[in-house]
Amino acid sequence: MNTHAVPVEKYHGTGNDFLVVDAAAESVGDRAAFSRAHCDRETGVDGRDFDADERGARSDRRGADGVLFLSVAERFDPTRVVMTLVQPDGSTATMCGNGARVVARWAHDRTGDREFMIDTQAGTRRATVSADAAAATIEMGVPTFDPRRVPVAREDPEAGEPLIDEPVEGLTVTAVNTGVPHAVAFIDGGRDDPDGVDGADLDAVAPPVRHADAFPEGANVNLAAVVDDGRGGGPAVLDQRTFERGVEGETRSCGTGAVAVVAAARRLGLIDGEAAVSRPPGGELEITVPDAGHATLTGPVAHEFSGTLPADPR
Ligand SMILES: N[C@@H](CCC[C@H](N)C(=O)O)C(=O)O
Repeated sequence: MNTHAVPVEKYHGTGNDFLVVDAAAESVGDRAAFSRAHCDRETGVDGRDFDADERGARSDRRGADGVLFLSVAERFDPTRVVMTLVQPDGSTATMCGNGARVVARWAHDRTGDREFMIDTQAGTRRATVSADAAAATIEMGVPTFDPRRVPVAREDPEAGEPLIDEPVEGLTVTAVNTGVPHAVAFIDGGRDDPDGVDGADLDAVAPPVRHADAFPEGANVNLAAVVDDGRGGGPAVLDQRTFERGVEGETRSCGTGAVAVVAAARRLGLIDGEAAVSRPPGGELEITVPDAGHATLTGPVAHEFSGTLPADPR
């Protein structure tokens, strides 16, 4: 058995929490097993075993929403970071919006730089860290409703048509890819409404959509409500909850999901303007989805603790 101990750091972005491993310095033979063991919410890494430092506040939650394996290449300007997210079920995600924001903060803590290029499997994305390092912004690419790229399985006569506001396994959803596939369902009532987003039984309604035949690669499932449509002048405000593929449960925040909700709301004409605020359970995110060009995602990022974990957790 490999008894090697791996240095890790824990960060979160609006409650979407990740262990970070410096992949250039550390080797973890079985990344899927490492992630499955240490991210487990019942038996995984326990923040109370580690001390927080001056950079942030320790969380008492066990486990994590994934492990970010990162390699920094400082010879580039801006510094590049290669990011691989291994999820609690052992799968690898092509993109993670909150994860990429955490990557920017982690790279800032190591280099002092405030601008980075992050190589993800969905493409290279520019990220910036605020002057006080408490927030990070990531360019998120261009959301697509193209059924070949979500992907969505369609049969004639809908073949080739985007899936917009259609019934799938009990929810009325819009399918969009923001680096990973998302199904977005709008319902009435925000988080202050017991019959709204917070009152919904996400763990019951999301899995049939997440595994629906319409989504051959699966989908993250978002329930969202328009709280302010932005027609009064300020940015639109949307409450949302996300059931994530790979976590196979609800997370406190999902960055690609927040962009997906805003892109879908714009496509359906539910909100005005390209800027919106998303309010997942873990905090607030600022999103822009312009008519052309990259969407952006901005929000808080925080360090939780540093420590070591067994490379082979068996
Ligand atoms: N939490 C992430 C999304 C991670 C990927 C997702 N679970 C998938 O497998 O598609 C985010 O902040 O975007």
